[in-house]
Amino acid sequence: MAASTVPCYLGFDFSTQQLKVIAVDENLNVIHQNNVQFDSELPEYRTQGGVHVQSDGLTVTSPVLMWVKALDIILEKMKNAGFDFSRVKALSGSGQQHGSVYWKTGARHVLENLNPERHLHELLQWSFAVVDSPVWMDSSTTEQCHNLERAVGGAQRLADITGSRAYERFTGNQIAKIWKIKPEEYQQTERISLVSSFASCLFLGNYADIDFSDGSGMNLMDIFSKQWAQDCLNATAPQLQSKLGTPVPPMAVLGPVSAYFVSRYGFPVDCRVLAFTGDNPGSLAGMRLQEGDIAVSLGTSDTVFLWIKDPKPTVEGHIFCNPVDCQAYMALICFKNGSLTRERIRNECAGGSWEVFSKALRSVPMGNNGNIGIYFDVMEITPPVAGVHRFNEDNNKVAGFSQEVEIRALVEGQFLAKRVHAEKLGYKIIPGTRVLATGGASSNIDILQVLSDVFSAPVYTIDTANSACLGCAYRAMHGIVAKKGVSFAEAIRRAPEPKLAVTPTPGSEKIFKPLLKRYAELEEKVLKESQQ
Ligand SMILES: O=C(CO)[C@@H](O)[C@H](O)CF
Repeated sequence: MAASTVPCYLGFDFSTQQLKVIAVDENLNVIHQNNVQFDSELPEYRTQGGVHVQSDGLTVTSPVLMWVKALDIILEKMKNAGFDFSRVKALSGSGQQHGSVYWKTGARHVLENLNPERHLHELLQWSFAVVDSPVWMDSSTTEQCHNLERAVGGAQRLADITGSRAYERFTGNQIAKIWKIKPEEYQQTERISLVSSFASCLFLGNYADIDFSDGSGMNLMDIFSKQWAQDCLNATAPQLQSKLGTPVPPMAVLGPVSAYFVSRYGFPVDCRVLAFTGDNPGSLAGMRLQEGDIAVSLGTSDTVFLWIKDPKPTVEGHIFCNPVDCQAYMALICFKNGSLTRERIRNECAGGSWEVFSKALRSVPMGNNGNIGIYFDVMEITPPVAGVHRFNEDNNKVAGFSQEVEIRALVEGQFLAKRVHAEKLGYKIIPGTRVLATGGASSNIDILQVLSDVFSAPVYTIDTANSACLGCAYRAMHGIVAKKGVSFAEAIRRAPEPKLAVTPTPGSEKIFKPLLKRYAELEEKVLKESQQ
């Protein structure tokens, strides 16, 4: 059955805490949204925030079958809501970056012969050599990082090749650890996917290749040649290239959707599956980021990213291939202490209520009377330090703040960090800079006001906080015409523009200029103390 006359496009996001989906019509209007929360709807996997933190406090994994079962559930939810799958002309998606999936030898045959009478999670229950997938929150591979950097000639050399120095969460270092501690499982693995390409395997009914953009988050791919860097593969694990497949452009049409989805849900036989990508690259697409904008994504992780043409990789932050233009790149900085830290402070200082949190935020003046807080509940990525550190206006450490001051110190501290590290990497915040905000916290106008004040720039948002899903639905639509040379911007020209949400409070620049300097000095002091 071909796609019905009123086509639509699907974008999925396999993120840390949930699986989300958005459908858009030909005019790029959102016609359906749905989600599956891992902790509450799949309690049998006993995750917290979608993950398991192992007893060493450093190893963090997620059960791969939980992601598979979440797909079964979200498609059932869509079917029960009356969604007409016969309209789906193309689909794409994203996944939390850096996570890895280990398909057991023989799994390809299972994928190619899925019985539409049964659930995916039953059919694939024996298809994974490693059942607990390493995810981006893991920080247990420092030894592997040192080995890789030594093998290729140092941190900057590795960054010059792959866009980043070695990071614990990056997939190559995770694979190196699997090879070391689970050699038999590694040998039983015939294909290694990222979370993004694993999801596209499910829809394709075969192994799907890793895209250039998410592949940039592995410390294994040369971001200029867009091919695996042989020195990095050699330093990671044996026979690795045969397990990875070949990187593909993010707008590549991988093939038609698997017969399983045609029979079970009524997808059209000619529904195209586009390459999936990372969640942050998906968000870049969903926010229609342009050169000169700065994006701030407030999710489980917080990230700051922007579109760049001439990348200069450094040992802080990351350069990824651009998800919508193969000639361009995206620069990104990741902050691990994002929404889970905001939720902790909301629970402790605002009785678990965002309304009370916002009221408290508004009750304390901009600049928090000089009080500064650094809240690294878990080992932070930018910079690599842990712990909660509070300072009064005289830069003296204090043991605690009032609840209202604590709330403002958290929000201002998180945004001071973002601007300090962004400008350190050369991001320019000049008149005309737009800050585009997305992610769960971007629906809180009081949090956005602080973002605007700290950055002294207007903040724009899009209608949905699920920019990665939206971006991948847009990418699905673009993928159908990309071969004809139509650019992404042209393909989605009818999409709604980001809307102005807040502008800086008068006098904010005067308040935050000295605070930015103080924050940088205090964070540096905390980092140095942690290294003694
Ligand atoms: O590690 C990250 C980016 O480098 C995180 O933002 C993950 O993509 C979150 F899923």
